[in-house]
Amino acid sequence: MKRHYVGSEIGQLRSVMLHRPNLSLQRLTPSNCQELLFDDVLSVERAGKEHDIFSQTLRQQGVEVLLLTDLLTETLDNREAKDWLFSRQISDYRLGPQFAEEIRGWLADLPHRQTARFMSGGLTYSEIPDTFHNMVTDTHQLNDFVIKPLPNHLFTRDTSCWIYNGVSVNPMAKEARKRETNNLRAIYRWHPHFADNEFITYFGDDEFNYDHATLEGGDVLVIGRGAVLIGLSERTTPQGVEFLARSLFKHQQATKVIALELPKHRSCMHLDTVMTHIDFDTFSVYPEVVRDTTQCWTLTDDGHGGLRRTEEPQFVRAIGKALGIDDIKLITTGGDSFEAEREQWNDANNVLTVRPGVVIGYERNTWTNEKYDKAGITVLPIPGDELGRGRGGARCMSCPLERDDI
Ligand SMILES: NC(=O)NCCC[C@H](N)C(=O)O
Repeated sequence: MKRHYVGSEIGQLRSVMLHRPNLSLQRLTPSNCQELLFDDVLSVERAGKEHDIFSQTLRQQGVEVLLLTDLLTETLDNREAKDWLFSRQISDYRLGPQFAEEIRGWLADLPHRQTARFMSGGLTYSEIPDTFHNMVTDTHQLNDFVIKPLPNHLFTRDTSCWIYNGVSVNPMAKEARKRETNNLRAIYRWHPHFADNEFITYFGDDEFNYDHATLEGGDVLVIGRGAVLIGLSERTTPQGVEFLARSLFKHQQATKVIALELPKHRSCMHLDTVMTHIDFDTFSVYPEVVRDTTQCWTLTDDGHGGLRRTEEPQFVRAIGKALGIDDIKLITTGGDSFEAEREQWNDANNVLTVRPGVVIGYERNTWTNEKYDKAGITVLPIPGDELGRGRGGARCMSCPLERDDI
């Protein structure tokens, strides 16, 4: 069995990366939560317990669960990795050369677990030694952040995504999430779990300003059989998709990328908030957004390093063609239009398939879960009253590292 390979959306899931949030959620307040892309503040303890149930549910299904803080802690054991990461996350240009050097030196001597917690949970001026004095410290309050927290690490799906034999480490669209990518780049480059294996890095691992070429994993569905379905959303641009598609074709990992146009709204910020693949021939969709008339293109290799683009009259037909299935079934969000809108907002469509026809989803979405049940899809329910306030469900909160083909 290959160590890191994601062959589909629905084949047996074998290994995932999750992030159990703690410190970063403690930093969320009513005055900063919107900027940090959360709709509310959370009960940290309850969110942690809900997350533990999610991990437990996965383990009970035979899925290996790796936690981002553990991986980051172990990555920091490598001196080169630590220097590289510090120079990106705590740069001279962010804090000024003197203060940045002092902070890097101080963090370097802390136990690595503590440093890893600060790298995702953020660091305030009240938490650094009061012997640091300079113009930067003089002009900040104790509760200001030296390192801003990254509470959206909770949504490991987005920052990096494994597609067949490789990974894209994604240039994120929103300022609040851009620094997440560096943590993942360090893990994939230096953590022995990854560094000792061979895999392709498709996109995002260079020191470029990716500018408008942004891409987030919530938009990327590895539907299998050499095809990848990607949403052009609030976060993922056609420019980002072009780069990823070229790289997939160059490395002969995919033969087709199907791109779907989405509205640019927070409620459907990624494709997986409105559409997921749950069984061989079955997708869950929110029909207010994913409709018959949704614009859709198939991209293929033009044979010269570029892309051939074919407009598709109907996205369902394009997917069916890619998978070799005549009759694709769509299960729509449950209830009347009020209930469906409320359940989509609470991630009823954002379920994580653990094997064909078996998904993990929030128990609160009773209307949609009933429809899954009637269609023969088994829902393994998890609580999400707190976690859901970050606007993401089980699919968003998981980054598959190993999954079977279909
Ligand atoms: N794939 C997803 O839809 N992820 C959810 C991300 C939620 C996070 N608060 C964000 O706005 O980026």
